[in-house]
Order: sequence, then structure tokens, then C-alpha cells
Amino acid sequence: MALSSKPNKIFSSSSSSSPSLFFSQSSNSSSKSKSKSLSFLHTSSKSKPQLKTTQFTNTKINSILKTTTPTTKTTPQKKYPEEISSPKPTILVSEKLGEAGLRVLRDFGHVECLYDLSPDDLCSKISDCDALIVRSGTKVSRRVFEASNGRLKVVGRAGVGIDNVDLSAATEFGCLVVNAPTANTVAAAEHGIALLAAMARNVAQADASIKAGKWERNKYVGVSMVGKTLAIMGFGKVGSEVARRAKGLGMHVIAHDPYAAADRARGVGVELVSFDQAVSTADFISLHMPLTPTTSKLFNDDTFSKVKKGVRIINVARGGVIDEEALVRALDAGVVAQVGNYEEPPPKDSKLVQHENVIVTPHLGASTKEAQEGVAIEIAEAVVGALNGELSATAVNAPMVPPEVLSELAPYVTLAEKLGKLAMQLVAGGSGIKSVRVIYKTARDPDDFDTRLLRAMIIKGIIEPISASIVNLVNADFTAKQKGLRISEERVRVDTSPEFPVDSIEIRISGVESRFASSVVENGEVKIEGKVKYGVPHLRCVGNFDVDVSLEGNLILCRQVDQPGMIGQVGNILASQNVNVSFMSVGRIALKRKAIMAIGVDEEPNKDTLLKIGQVPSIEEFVFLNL
Ligand SMILES: NC(=O)c1ccc[n+]([C@@H]2O[C@H](COP(=O)([O-])OP(=O)(O)OC[C@H]3O[C@@H](n4cnc5c(N)ncnc54)[C@H](O)[C@@H]3O)[C@@H](O)[C@H]2O)c1
Ligand SMILES: O=C(O)[C@H](O)COP(=O)(O)O
Repeated sequence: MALSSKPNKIFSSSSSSSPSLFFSQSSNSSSKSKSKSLSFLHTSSKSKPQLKTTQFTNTKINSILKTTTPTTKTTPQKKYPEEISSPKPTILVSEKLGEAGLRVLRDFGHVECLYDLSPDDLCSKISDCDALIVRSGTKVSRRVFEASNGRLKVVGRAGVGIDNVDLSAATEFGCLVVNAPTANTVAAAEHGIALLAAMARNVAQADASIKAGKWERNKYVGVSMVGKTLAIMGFGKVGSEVARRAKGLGMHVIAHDPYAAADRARGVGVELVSFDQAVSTADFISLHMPLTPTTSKLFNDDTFSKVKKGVRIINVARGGVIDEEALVRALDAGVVAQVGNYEEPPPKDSKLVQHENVIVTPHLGASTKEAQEGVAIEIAEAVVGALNGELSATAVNAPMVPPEVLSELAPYVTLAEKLGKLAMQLVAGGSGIKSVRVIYKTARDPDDFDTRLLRAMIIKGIIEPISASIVNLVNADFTAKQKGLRISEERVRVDTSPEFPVDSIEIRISGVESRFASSVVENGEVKIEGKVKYGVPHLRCVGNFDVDVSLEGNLILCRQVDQPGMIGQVGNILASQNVNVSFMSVGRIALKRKAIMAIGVDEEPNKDTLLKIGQVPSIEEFVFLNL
């Protein structure tokens, strides 16, 4: 599938109630914004079918991720719509969250705590919610994103593991997923150590025995931990905290983690080893990797065939990393001596839970008062930040862009979107856009110039005006791919100041017809180039013609014979229709030959006015563009 523009919309009246090429965006005053909050994660009004094209959403301006509930306001008499006040966003909390986090959320939005919702109830509720906060007990499936009708902007996971959130669906629907990756680390590690010690000394079984009126000193002789080898599988945050504590117990700690740095492990006194070495030499194995398709049932019959007989296994990661039936077989055979913990609600007749050599708790790793308060604050701040238009440092499905980079790139982000939108409008209807080349002219080294935001915004500018898709930083690449749009990027080193990230951005679209022949260069590509001047995006080049106009409001491009009086003639036509000209720039290839006139207009000229411009004899072609 390729993208194609809708030329019949070029002259569509702003009062049209059908979706317009021009009014899916909000005020252009964002171009001057230096705010760190950018709209690459914002959700536009498209999900709200009741919006009319004369109504502007309250999206972005200084907030590209302004994700509060879209509301509308008709402002026909205004030059540009003002920022529109919106109701507080609704945040659904579907599992128990610490009070401190709830306070942060309540200060910001309307908070609904509805615990134990059935999947159906969650789906019915979600279309009223801008954010959803969950722990591990809520399955945030594709159905949830579908049911949200585009309203859900952020899913906050109050904890680490995001295996209960369908990340690809979230990304597809442009919904940001954030987690709280640090606040429960110590709690989980302490729980692991508690299970390790309890298991080694049969605490749970002995407790149950004595409560049952028995006195079985000989039955519950344990094993010592000191000097024993503990293999940490997954040397991340929790794994390394478990390692530190186990070292304190006098254990010899090794770890397996294909992605961990050996020097970080050495810093904790831990040797990184292969999977087979870890499982075959350990007396105790503690699992701390995430549940992913790769780690699912990583501990299976084959793995148990390699372990040291009598190994003890602690799992405070996820139940799914172990093949439960294989584990029961290994326990029955005495290959695995003991197991600690269970992460998901077990079936009533679970052989594993009932096994006498297994000690279990519900999913309690993160359940300390301290961790829950910490997690609640961490996730509340991340969700509020996201709803406020900021990129979160804990975003799971969006690039992490440091605040200073965001702030520096803000005007270029606006430029990128406007260029995308403009380039799209230069393409003739029916021409499918398949291939877009983006050329960044920069004095910076590639390592010092992150193009992800700019690329996302170019995609947004190209796709959003002509489709129902909502494009943001989360789903830009996905959406482009889905629509058959190939974006290639090039960097051209220029000798300007590296103080500025980009000197100019050029967009070239190949294999299309143009609505404005002068925008086509020798190799047949439609080409435009823009740059940021004084913090404001400017169009600098159309085809081979240099121009210099700020990318604000509406733009008329005319190609004419380079002769005196042209500006006056067009200006008079616009003035006679009360259309205010905000700026004008003429660029020519050579004296008295062809020139391009770029005219910025505050109001959208009506069809008759545009026809009159077209009838001026020396005007060879013209196009009206909405920015
Ligand atoms: N029980 C609880 O309450 C609780 C609390 C926190 C975290 N967790 C679970 O523990 C997991 C780890 O949490 P974390 O905060 O340490 O995350 P983390 O991302 O800091 O660490 C995970 C580590 O696993 C490693 N890993 C990935 N694939 C692996 C593989 N195939 N083999 C070995 N290692 C692999 C990663 O490289 C990473 O270092 C989470 O995903 C979560 O499921 C449970
Ligand atoms: O991944 C996590 O953070 C832990 O497993 C905690 O899950 P919980 O928030 O459901 O306790």
C-alpha cells in the first residue's frame, strides 16, 4: 500500500465537516515553543469522530505529547485557535497502588481506582480513560487498546515486568508504556534471599509441621549456604542485588546473563559464565531474567538434565520461565531438591504448589510497604509526565531521549513535521508515496545527532493529514512500514556551527507526480528544504528555487515570469478578499526568467480568490498549502 494525497481537498473550505487535509493539526504557535514537551506522543483528534474540521483539538502547541482528553472549540473568527482548556485527564488504576502515588495522580487528573475488573469490564471502561496504571495482575491485551478507541495514551506499569502488557499492540496504537523499574528492586532481592534461606532451612515446612502439632527435628535438617555456589540467571537490577546479599552470606556467586557487562559483575565479585556452566555447577539457582519469548520455559527437561543433582531453585522472576511440568518431574526424581516461590495464581490442583519440597508465596516480591510507596510515586510521576507531554525516562516502547536533547531539538521537531506535511501536499493526488529521502545537513558527528524524533515527525507530517492514523514517536516507524512508506536518512556534513544540531533538513520524494512542477528537481524528485531561523521553522528551498519564508499558517507558492509588478498583483487580489499577507519571499533561478513567490497568508483564501491568482497571465502555476 502506498500513500496518496487527496488533491480535491486542497481547496476544501475550512467549514467542511469531512476530515480535511488541513485541519487535523492544532495551532501552529507551537513552532515557537522551546518547551521540552513535544507532540510526538500526542494523540490527535482523529479518534474522536465528533470533531469537525473547523474545530481544533487542544493538542500540542507547546506539548507534542499533550495527551489530555481532546476537546473542541469552534473559533472561526480567530486567526489561529487559542490553546483550548480541557477537562482533567482520567487515570484508571486497576490494581492497588500506594497512597503517595495516588496523591500525585489526584493532583493532576481524575483518578478512578477500580480493582479486580474483569477483562470485559476493563474493555468497556477504557474508552473513558487517558491513562491506565496496572501491576502484574491486569492483562493489558490488544483488545484493551482496540477498545480504547484511541483515547488511551499511557499505560503505566507500577513495577518492572511488562509481560502482562501487549507491547506491540500498544506501539501499534501509539500508546506509550512506562514502567517503574527501580523502586521494587531491593524488595524483590530481599524476597529472593528470604526464600533462599527459608528453603535451605525448611522454615515453611517446619512451621507447617509444628502448627499441625508435630515435632519433627530430624525431618527438617537443612543445608548450609556458606561456601555453596549460587548461580544468578539474569544479572540485572534484582539479580545483582541478590548477588550482593548472597556474598554477604558467604556464598560463591556466579551469574549468567548474555547482555551483562563482565566488569559490572566483577565489581560485585561475581563471575559471568555460560548458561550450561551456571546450571551445571550451581547448588542454588536464582532466576532474575524477564519473561520474554526467548526466556519462556527456559528451564525445561533439557535444562534439568544438566543441573547438579539436588540443586535448589528460587524463582522471583516469572513462573513462565520454568516449564512447570518438567520441574515437577525433576522434583519427583530428586534432581531438583527444592523450589521457592510461585508468581502467578496457581490452579487449585497444582502439583508444584502441593509438592512437599516446594515453598510458595503469592506474587509478593515487590510487596513491601517501602517498595509499594516507591513504585507508586515512580509510576505516578512517569504517567503524569507523559500526560503532560514529556518523554519518560522509563518509556518501554519509545526511544528514550534525554531532556536536554529534547529541548535542543524542539524547533527542529516542529520543522520536521511541517516539512513532512508540506512535502505531502506537493504530491499530486493519486501518486502513491513510497519512498522518502531525508537529508540532514549538520556540522555534528553522527554520534552526537539523534534523528529518531525528527524522522518520527516527518512521518507524522506525511501520514497524518491523509489517513486516519495517529502518528507519534511510539508508532511512527511502525505506521510508515505498515503504509508501505520507506524513509531513508542521510547526513551531509556541513561547515556550520556544531552548536546547532541541524543546519537544514531536506525532504525528497521520488516516483511521484507533483502538484507544483517547480518543486521537482532534475532527477524527478519533489524536493523541499527547511531550516530553523531564530527558533522558527523556515522554508528555504522548493525544487531548485531558494525561498525564505517562515512555515506558519498558510502558504501560496506561485511560479511566475520574473518581472516587476507580480507581488502587487497577487497582493491586490488577496487584499480585495480581505486575506492578510503575513510575509512574502521571491526566489529566482536567473534574472528575468522564472521566479517563485512564496506568500504567507493568515486566512485561507476561498476558491474564487485562488482562481483569480491563477488567472494572472504571468503566473504559470501556483499551489495553496496549509501548514
Ligand atoms: N517478584 C517480584 O515481585 C519482582 C520484582 C521485580 C522484578 N521482578 C522480575 O524480575 C525480572 C528482572 O527484574 P530487574 O529489575 O532485575 O530487570 P533488569 O532488566 O534490570 O534485569 C533483567 C536481566 O535479565 C537479563 N536477561 C535477559 N534475557 C536473559 C536470558 N535469556 N538469560 C539470562 N539473562 C537474561 C538482562 O540482560 C538483564 O540484565 C523482571 O523482568 C520481573 O519479571 C519480579
Ligand atoms: O515485575 C515486577 O515489578 C514485580 O513482579 C512486581 O509485580 P507486582 O507489581 O504485581 O507486585
